Amino acid sequence: MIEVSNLTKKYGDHTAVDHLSFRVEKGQIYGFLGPNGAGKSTTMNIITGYLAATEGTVTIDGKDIQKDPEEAKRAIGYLPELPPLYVDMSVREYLEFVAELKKVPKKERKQQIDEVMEMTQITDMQQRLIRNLSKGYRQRVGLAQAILGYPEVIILDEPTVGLDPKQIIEIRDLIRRLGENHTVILSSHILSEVSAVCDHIMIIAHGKLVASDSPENLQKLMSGSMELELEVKGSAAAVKAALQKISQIDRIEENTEASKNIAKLKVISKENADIREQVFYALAEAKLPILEMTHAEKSLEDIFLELTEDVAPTQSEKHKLFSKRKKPEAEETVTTKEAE
Ligand SMILES: Nc1ncnc2c1ncn2[C@@H]1O[C@H](COP(=O)(O)OP(=O)(O)OP(=O)(O)O)[C@@H](O)[C@H]1O
Repeated sequence: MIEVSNLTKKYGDHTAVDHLSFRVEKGQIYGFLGPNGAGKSTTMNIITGYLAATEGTVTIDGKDIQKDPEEAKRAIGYLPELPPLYVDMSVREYLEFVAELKKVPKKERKQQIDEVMEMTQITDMQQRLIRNLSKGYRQRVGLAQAILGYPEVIILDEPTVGLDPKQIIEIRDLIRRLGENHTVILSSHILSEVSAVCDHIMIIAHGKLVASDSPENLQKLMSGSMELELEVKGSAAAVKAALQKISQIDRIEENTEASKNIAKLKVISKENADIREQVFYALAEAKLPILEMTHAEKSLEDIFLELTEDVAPTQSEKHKLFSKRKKPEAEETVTTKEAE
């Protein structure tokens, strides 16, 4: 559907996008996630033909966005970070203008405009001048213009910036609904936003793709070893002795705040080993009752921070990140050149 290949954008000496390669397949919601300045807007602007790349290509359904912009752009609806609204037009006038630009057939225009206004809940505002609309409503008008013409791909750059929590929930619901019939690419620096709606997350840092997978797989693949917090009735020494025979334990850390008769320990397994059952049986056999056992999972937030640390990853660090990951799943649709 969309093939981004070796994309590079330089602003003078500064490389904003650095040899980025990925593929977007039909009918999924993709999250493009990265901290401020990571290169998200630049990438979106190149994909949508607003900006020329320094190097590399973008094709949409096989059509090159630079060489065949009219055809390629027809497949895309774009909501830039700052929607280009004409504030002296009313909402309906503006959408009529956009429908004309997008060459929506004349006899379908009225119905389509009514439909997208309904979807974005701006029907009541249709006669209002855009300059008199609140930020939330302007954002919806921006969304309505992106959806108009029902392009196959809808690209939204930070669609919920500046909205209040209620509006954010409404826009999220709308994005989910759009995902039923369109391919959606959504850029954001807010992880919860992306993980709430996206089937697939691409994490970008310093213009490079550092991870690309489903939210579940990212969590699974990056979590590596398992950490168990244990509270056991008995002495720490006895608990450690009982756990000694479990070969898949990497190390045990003792919590010194524990009382004399209750041991509190952190047990860390070797890579990808689930040791919960073995811990249970070993301690039961030693007659050391487990009072509490919790499995501390790495959150997506931790993973995001780990991947986008404020230092550009060196080649070897990047290799380490990828080597933590298992082979890509068969259904994985996005790949990076480096990851291959
Ligand atoms: N027109 C420009 N001229 C010079 N540098 C630019 C220009 N546009 C962007 N940059 C720089 O390129 C880098 C990437 O910017 P970009 O806007 O693509 O990041 P972003 O991930 O979208 O960030 P944000 O979430 O803050 O919008 C930043 O360091 C930015 O300062």
